Amino acid sequence: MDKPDKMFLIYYVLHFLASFSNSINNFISWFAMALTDILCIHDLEKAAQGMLSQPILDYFNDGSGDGVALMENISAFEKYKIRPRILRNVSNIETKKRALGSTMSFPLAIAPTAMQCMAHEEGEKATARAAARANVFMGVSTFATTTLEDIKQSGDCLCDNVYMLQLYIFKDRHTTEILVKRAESAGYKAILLTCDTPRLGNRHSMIRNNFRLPSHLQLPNFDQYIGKEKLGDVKYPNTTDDNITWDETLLWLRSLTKMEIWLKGISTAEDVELAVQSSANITGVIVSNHGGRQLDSALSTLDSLSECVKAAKSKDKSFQVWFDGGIRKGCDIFKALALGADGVMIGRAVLWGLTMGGEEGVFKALSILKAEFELTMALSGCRTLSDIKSSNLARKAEGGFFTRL
Ligand SMILES: Cc1cc2nc3c(=O)[nH]c(=O)nc-3n(C[C@H](O)[C@H](O)[C@H](O)COP(=O)(O)O)c2cc1C
Ligand SMILES: CC(C)CC(=O)C(=O)O
Repeated sequence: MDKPDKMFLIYYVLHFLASFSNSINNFISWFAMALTDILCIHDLEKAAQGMLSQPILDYFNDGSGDGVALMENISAFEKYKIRPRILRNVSNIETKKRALGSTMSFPLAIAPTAMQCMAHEEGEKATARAAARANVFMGVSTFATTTLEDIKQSGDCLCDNVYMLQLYIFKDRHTTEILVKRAESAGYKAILLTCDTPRLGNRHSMIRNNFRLPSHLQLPNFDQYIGKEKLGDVKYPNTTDDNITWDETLLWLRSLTKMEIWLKGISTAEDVELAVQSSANITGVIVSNHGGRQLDSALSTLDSLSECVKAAKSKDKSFQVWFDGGIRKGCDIFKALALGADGVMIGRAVLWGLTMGGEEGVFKALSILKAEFELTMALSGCRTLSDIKSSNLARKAEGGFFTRL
């Protein structure tokens, strides 16, 4: 058994002991995180593998179809290498970033992921506390296993932070309307309207495993409105609307709220142009293919990014272009910013941290990524975020050579 395997064995034993007593659970999580050698997101991923039942693990990790979009989201980062600049005084790296009227500690936010209580009993509440501690904005899924009010309150116990409600639009529009209004009165700052999921992608493992939300968990943001019997098995297509459009739906959504609306799941310049021009006052997009869980064989999100940035910024420099898909390292964040993203979001990295150690595990994931990002900036000669430019990158060209952008 090599050293990391031994560490993970110790962790599993501690976690097993913790399961007997909720009161010492948090302490043991903290202790175990300190004891085990978790140095990077891959360590967290590896550690999380042994801790979940196969259907839940597959639900978190898998993509749709053959998993090509999922794999290429990750491998696309290796098509770019960094061109470091030297002798530039990097003694005082500045990573803070403003968006939605607030400041975050670095240009990274938590992507909305459904049903986090399957990863850890504290679920979304633990994620919210870690996000608040790290001063990282949090996206909350419509399909959260905790109410959107309780999630925010859990983070607010520590400090103010920014929360964004990810929205799926239900066939019963009244249910959606209530959700949006609840988010606004709870103090959420934005709606992230997911646009890449008119139907659920073809997720083989969910079908093979007959995936169901465990019976002790709920989807409390909306089950009181549409009936729990329809939700226990997460029959996504039965409840959500596949007839959402640029004109009707966006204008309807705009009429409900003053919160900022960002569109999540965009990957072409054409759609970004429509978003910028929309009279629903859309202020941002998240270039995303849903972590490779929807259209398999879609372009990797890194390959979509440049055309989306160009389309947005040529019309409106302040229009926000965020990015998600495949971020596992600080240098991935650096590359996405160098290609013009205003910021990035992470999905699975948070779920692995949550599985491994609840709040401490998520905080660890965020801390690892921030430290790696800062180090990448320093070693690339970029003191501020605006120093990160496309000229810091070279792209793999034909013949395997790298040419500067
Ligand atoms: C388990 C899981 C659940 C997700 N649930 C949602 C969701 O409810 N709404 C949504 O818009 N995106 C959802 N996503 C997609 C993420 O918001 C994000 O786009 C994706 O995870 C980014 O890729 P990454 O996991 O490689 O970081 C989910 C992703 C995962 C892995
Ligand atoms: C319940 C699902 C629709 C949540 C989701 O977006 C996902 O699993 O990717």
